[in-house]
Amino acid sequence: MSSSKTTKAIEKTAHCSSMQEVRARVDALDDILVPLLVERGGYMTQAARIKASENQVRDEKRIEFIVARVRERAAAEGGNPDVIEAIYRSMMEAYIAFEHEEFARLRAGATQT
Ligand SMILES: C=C(O[C@@H]1C=C(C(=O)O)C=C[C@H]1O)C(=O)O
Repeated sequence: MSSSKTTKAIEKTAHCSSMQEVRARVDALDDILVPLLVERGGYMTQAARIKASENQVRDEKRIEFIVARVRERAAAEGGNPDVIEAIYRSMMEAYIAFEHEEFARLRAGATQT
């Protein structure tokens, strides 16, 4: 059998012998995830600057597009699409709240980013 695809994310999960190891592995992944989430958040500031009106901050069509897309990505990596959808819906709500704050801040005379 020929192997065409690269390793799925689920196959990278290490077999652990203790909770100490589980937590060390989770902490190491959080050290990768948090900077990426901060970088993603920076695009909310960019969006807040570019959007012409505050009623454009929440975009339901875009939210549903992202949910469908990440569900497919999750399945392809051997993950649970329902878990990834829940994480993304919650994450996007937090980012939308942040984008509303940024929309106001950028129009209150603060330095533009
Ligand atoms: C960044 C945007 O603003 C909001 C934030 C989103 C996100 O966190 O990806 C998605 C949809 C928008 O409601 C956007 O419209 O793309």
